[in-house]
Amino acid sequence: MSARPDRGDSAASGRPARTAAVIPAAGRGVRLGPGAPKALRPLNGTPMLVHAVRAMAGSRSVSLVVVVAPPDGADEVRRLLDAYPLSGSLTDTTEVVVVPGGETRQESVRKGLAAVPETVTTVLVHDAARPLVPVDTVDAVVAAVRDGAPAVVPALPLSDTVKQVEPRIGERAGEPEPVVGTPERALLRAVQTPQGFDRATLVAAHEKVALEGEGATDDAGMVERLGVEVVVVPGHEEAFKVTRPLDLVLAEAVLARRRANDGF
Ligand SMILES: Nc1ccn([C@@H]2O[C@H](COP(=O)(O)OP(=O)(O)OP(=O)(O)O)[C@@H](O)[C@H]2O)c(=O)n1
Ligand SMILES: C[C@](O)(CO)[C@H](O)COP(=O)(O)O
Repeated sequence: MSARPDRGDSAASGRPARTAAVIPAAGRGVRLGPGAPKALRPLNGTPMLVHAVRAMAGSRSVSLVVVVAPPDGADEVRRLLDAYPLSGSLTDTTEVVVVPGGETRQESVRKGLAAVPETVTTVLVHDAARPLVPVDTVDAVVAAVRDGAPAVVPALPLSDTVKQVEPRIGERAGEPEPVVGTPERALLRAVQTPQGFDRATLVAAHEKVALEGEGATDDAGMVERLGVEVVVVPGHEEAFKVTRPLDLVLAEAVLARRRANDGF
C-alpha cells in the first residue's frame, strides 16, 4: 500500500481537494465480550478493521487512510494490514498509515487527525466498528462536504420511541429509572459514520474540547460546540455499529447476502 496520485476533484481555488479517512480502531470492545480488541476480530474470516479500511478505500475520493490502532498494538495492526489486500483492484494504491491511539475515542481521533497532512481538505472519521458501510454512503458524505458543508453526518430515523430517564447510580443502581421525558421521535436521527468535515473545522473542534476537557460521543458533536452547522445526509442500515454479540451475527449475515448477490 503506497502513495498514489490524488483522487480529488479540483477545488474552486485550482488546488486539488484531497480526502483522508481517519479510522479509530483502538477500542477494546468491552460490550462485545472477552477476546481480541474489537477491530481485530474476524468477520467472515477477515478482521473487522480490514473491512472498514476497504470500505473507505473503495470510495474514489479517498486517497489516504489513517488507522488508529490500540496504543500498544500499532506494529501488529501494520502487519495485519500488510497481510490483506486493500481490494480486488490491482490499481488501488490508497496510502494507509497506522498510528497508536489513546484512552478514549476522542483522543484516538485527535491522534489520527495529527497524522493528516495539511494538503488534505476533507476528513472523514469512520469507526472501525462500522465495517460494512456501503461506498455510496461514503461518497454522499464526501460530496456534501465538497459542496460546502463544514460538517456532515449520515443518519437514519429511529424505529424505537426514545425516553429520557433519571439514571439511578451509586447505591440506587439497579432500581427502576424514572422517565422524565419523551422527545418527539420525528425530530430524532440515529447518527452513523463516516462523518465528514472540512479539515480546519474538525481540527478546531478537537482543539476546543481538548482545552475544555469535555467529552463528546461523536466528532460532529464537537463541531456543534463551535457553533458551526452540522448537516445530515441519509445513512444506511448496513452502516450499523458492531457493539454487542448479536451485531456480529447480523454482520456475518449481511456479508453472506452480499456474497450471494454480488459474488463479493
Ligand atoms: N480509546 C478508544 C475507544 C474507541 N475507539 C474506537 O472508536 C470506535 C467506536 O467505539 P466503540 O464502538 O465504543 O468501540 P469500543 O470502545 O471498542 O467498544 P466498547 O465501548 O464496548 O469497549 C471503534 O472503532 C473503536 O475502536 C478508539 O479508537 N479508541
Ligand atoms: C461516533 C458514533 O458511532 C456515532 O453514532 C458513536 O457515537 C460512537 O459511540 P461509542 O460509544 O464510542 O461506540
